[in-house]
Amino acid sequence: MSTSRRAWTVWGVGLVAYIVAVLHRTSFGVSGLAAAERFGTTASVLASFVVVQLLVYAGLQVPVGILLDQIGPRRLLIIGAVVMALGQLVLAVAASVQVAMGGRVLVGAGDAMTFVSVLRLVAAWFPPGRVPLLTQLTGLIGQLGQVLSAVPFVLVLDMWGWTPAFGSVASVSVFIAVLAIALLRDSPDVRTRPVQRITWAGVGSDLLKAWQHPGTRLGLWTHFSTGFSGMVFAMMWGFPFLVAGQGLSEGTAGSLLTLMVLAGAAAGPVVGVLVQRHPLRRSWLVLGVVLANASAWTAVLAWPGEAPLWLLVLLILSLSLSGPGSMIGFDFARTFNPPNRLGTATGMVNVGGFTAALVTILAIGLVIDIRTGGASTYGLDDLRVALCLHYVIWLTGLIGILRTRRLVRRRMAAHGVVVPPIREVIERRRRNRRWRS
Ligand SMILES: NCCCC[C@H](N)C(=O)NCC(=O)O
Repeated sequence: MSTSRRAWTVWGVGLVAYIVAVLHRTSFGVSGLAAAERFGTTASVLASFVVVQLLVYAGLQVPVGILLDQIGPRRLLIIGAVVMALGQLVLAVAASVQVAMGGRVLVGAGDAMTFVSVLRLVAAWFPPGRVPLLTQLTGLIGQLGQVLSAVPFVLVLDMWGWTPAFGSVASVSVFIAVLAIALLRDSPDVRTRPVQRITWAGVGSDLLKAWQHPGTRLGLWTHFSTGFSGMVFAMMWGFPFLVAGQGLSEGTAGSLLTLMVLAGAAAGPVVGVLVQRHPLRRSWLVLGVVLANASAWTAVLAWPGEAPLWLLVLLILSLSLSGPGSMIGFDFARTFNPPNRLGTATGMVNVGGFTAALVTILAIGLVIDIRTGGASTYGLDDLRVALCLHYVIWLTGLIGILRTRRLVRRRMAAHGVVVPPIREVIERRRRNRRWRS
């Protein structure tokens, strides 16, 4: 097989593995009613499953990134698929909340290994110019996993019940592991990777070097500032905000969440091409996404009473930029780190958005609880106050972005690459245009 055909095969397998990881990730959320019935528990206990899973995912990003640099993406992806299969099997037979939680911990752990491995495969198999677009495509096509859990998985759950449903998704992961064993290679150059001895000193030095490079931290703050708002909305508070806060029907709220996924799918390739064409202006794209998110939320939160539908649609469209914007963080990690440290750096970046989302999800719940005294119903005013927590995260992220961008530019200047101020570029372009006409 030619290298380029092989590269597409490798990407295809990686992509399917990521789609399946997203299917595992979201499969518990769509089985809320069945879970409540099976374990005889409340909605808040079930919600804590999402939090624990996110915690495991985010907490494992750095260790998993280090492991990726040591054992390579193929092995890590296979381990991830097996761990997720085990987790879903545990869940399939679990009869208590504790055992089920153990299953979700395993799913979170396996999930944590997948995306970083796929990004590493893309960076190893494709020329650098193609990587930004392929990274965006990976991120957005992967979200198909959510559709798989919402439609075929729910169908199996309704028709055959809990154990067959979770048992069958476990078997999908076994199939992914077999596919990866058969078709994946770490890179086109190295057919079989020499076994590397993992030393603590080596791991520590990689960790330090990746962290010390301001480009990695710029990636982390990028993921942190752009990624969290979309995740908070899609994973937890979007639906309650639209239904309990804005008085929309569940159907309309569901359509708006679907619009968010579709608009994100359209925006991803555009962001990818812009990053590919203007690598020196990536941070402006990031700031643009943060500005779009913050202005849309400000307009909705400041609107007296329920916001009109057109404004909510604008909010959804701006939030659809969140996922594509956060992928720029991985591009910073890739371009400012050598291949042998890329896993560690990618893991660090990926901690950003997931941690910010986790903290915001929990803090919003806490503020609502305080305002309502723990009652199960809440209204627009409670949500409005709680959602203002977004500003704390944006402010923290913006400080991080501007600080690390200054450090990155200083380093680049020391290597002879000077990024001219954007005002200067616009002025130069205007002068050139005037001169030509
Ligand atoms: N619904 C979560 C979307 C997150 C996309 C994001 N850019 C990202 O970091 N993905 C990593 C992953 O494992 O999904």
